[in-house]
Formats: sequence, structure tokens, C-alpha cells
Amino acid sequence: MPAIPVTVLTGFLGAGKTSFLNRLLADPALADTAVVINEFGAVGLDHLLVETAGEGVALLAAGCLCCTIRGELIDTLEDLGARRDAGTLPPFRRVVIETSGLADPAPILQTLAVHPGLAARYALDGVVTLVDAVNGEATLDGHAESVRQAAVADRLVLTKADLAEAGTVDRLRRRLARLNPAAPVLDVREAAAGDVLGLGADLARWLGGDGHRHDHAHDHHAHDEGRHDAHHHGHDVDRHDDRIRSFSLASAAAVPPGRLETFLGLLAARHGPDLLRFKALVKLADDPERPVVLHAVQHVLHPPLRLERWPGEERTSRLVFIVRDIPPADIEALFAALLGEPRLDAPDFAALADNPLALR
Ligand SMILES: Nc1nc2c(ncn2[C@@H]2O[C@H](COP(=O)(O)OP(=O)(O)OP(=O)(O)O)[C@@H](O)[C@H]2O)c(=O)[nH]1
Repeated sequence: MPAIPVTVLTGFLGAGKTSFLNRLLADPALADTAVVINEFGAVGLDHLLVETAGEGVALLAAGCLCCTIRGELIDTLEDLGARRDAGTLPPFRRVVIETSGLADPAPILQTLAVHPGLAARYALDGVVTLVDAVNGEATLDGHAESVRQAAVADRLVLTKADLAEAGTVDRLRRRLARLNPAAPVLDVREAAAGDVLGLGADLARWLGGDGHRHDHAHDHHAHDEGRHDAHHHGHDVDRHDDRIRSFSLASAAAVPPGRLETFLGLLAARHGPDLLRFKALVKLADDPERPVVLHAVQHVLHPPLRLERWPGEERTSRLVFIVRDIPPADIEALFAALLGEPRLDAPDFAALADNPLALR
């Protein structure tokens, strides 16, 4: 049997992986694709937001795919294969793995290559790394994971160039070319399925840690940081290192839209760049049956998207945060204020209630 091609779709938190994946899945070239999604943090939302989510979508347990849950990836891929053999899953012809934004892809590639059960059935087709044009340079400066993701890519895809200045995009392109000269850089607006699939990467080059790609990498960050630094990854799935952690908040209460706006404003103003990633499904009081999807990536708050209906059974608001150095209690207090549950000791409710935008 020919090996099933596996595409690893990676990119730092909020780079646009799920959005791009959704677009790819609409392409007939990706019919019969099984999707495996890995999110960092205990509550996953991405699988709800992958529009064509059918039987072939598997959500991995929380944690970083690169270390804490590598076994889970093996089990999931083996299970998908077994269900395909048994006829309980349609005979998918390709797999796309969307990694968490904090994952180092190299250990994932090694797992695919060296695990006997996986290597017999699957073959890496390529690594596609998305880089956000607005936050890209700061992210490369501040997060070694993002350098590793760019360094191992077969294709680099620039997202959000529509939001960035031309000069910023040019600088980022030059930096990416130094970091990974072998990978073509595409603009997501022009990238089609055919540009990122069928790359047929040669797995062997990843064996033994540093692949030859790193030999070409001139950015010294890539040399210094290209190695997987195991001690940075604890086994607490909600913590990436001592500074980065994920937590989630939930409530069944509907929120007045104006108050949500103030909440988002306060969140950005107080926590700005340390709010690495925020995504949420929120029940709004004006139309509780049509939740709103919110995304923030560092200081960028993306336009909210109103869904026609709740994805899945649960009709509760769910907010997922990935933060650096922000005590969860600070955000919990703000959330309580958003819900109209003031804590006497917290100034947040006053800030929300006094805001002229707030709908009571
Ligand atoms: N303007 C603009 N917005 C984009 C683009 N790509 C993604 N976005 C927005 O960026 C936000 C985050 O996109 P996602 O696709 O969820 O990002 P992700 O990489 O899957 O996020 P994580 O899984 O949390 O790491 C969403 O609000 C998207 O609509 C783009 O090219 N241009």
C-alpha cells in the first residue's frame, strides 16, 4: 500500500493555521483528508472551528505535541489507520496535523519517521509554516519555538500581510530567507492547496536531530535554538515553561455586547504583548443562539465573527488564554466583572460599569 502523505501545518500562536486549514479543506484536492489538531491548553476550540469537521477530525489531548503528548499522536494516527482498515472511517488519502502554536516540529517529524507502526503507513509530505506578518519579527525575536518552526519548513506562508506595512513585510521576508533559504515564501492570499501539498519531503534528513536544513540556516538564532531543549517542557500540559501558561474560563451567562467590548479593551490595555493568544466563543445577550468567535494575538484583536449557530452541543461561553507572566487571577477578576459578578476588592467592575460603552 502506498504511504499516506502527512502534512504538518505549524506556525506560532495565532499565525492563522486554522484559517488556512479551513481554506485548504474546501479545495477538492483535500477531499478525503483526516485532520489531527493539537492545541496547547486544557480546552480546545479549534476543532469546533474547523468547518468541515467530520468523522476524520481528531483532537489530541492538551499539551505540546513536541513532547508531553507525542505518545498521543502515535496512538491517534494508529487509531485513524485502524479505523480506516476496518471501514469505520472513510478511506482518507492524506493527513494534516495542525500543531499547537508552541510546538517544535522537529521531534514530531522524528516520531513520524522512526516509529515502526507509523513509518509503515505514513510518510511526511512536508512542513508548512505560517508566519504572521504583523507579529512575525517580534515573535522570532522572543520565541525560540517560532524560529524552529520557520527553520524546518518546506514552505513558509506569510499571513496577515494585509494588516502589515509593506516595509515590515519586506524585512520579515528577508529574515525568513536567511533563516531558511531553501523554503519558498508564499503569501497566504495566493497560496493554493497545490503549493503546499505533494511536497514529498524526505524524512530521513530529520533523523538524528539537526536536519541538514539547519546547516543552511544563517540566522544564529536557528543554530542556538534549533535543538530541542527538553528541560523547558514540563509535564504539566498547561505550562509551556516557567513563564508561559494556558488557562480557560467558562460561563453559561450571556454577556451584553458593550461590556464585552470594554473587557477586550481592558485586556489589551493591561496585558498587551503578554497576552500571547486569546480565543473565545462567547454567548452574547443580544442573540444567545449566535455566539461570537474572538481572536487576539499579542496586541492584535481580530474582528469578531458571528456564527450562525453553536458548534456542538454545549452553549456556554469559553475563553482560552495563553499568557506570559500574567497571573490567571488578574484575568479571572476581569472575567467576573464581565459577567457582572463584581468582587468587592476588585476595581474591574467599576471600570466596566463606568464605561459609557457598557450596556447594562
Ligand atoms: N487580516 C487577516 N487575518 C487573519 C489572517 N489569517 C488569520 N487571520 C485571523 O487571525 C486570527 C487567528 O487565526 P487562527 O487561524 O485561529 O490562528 P491559529 O494559528 O490557528 O491560532 P492557534 O491555533 O491559537 O495558534 C483569526 O481572527 C483569523 O481570522 C490573514 O491573512 N489576514
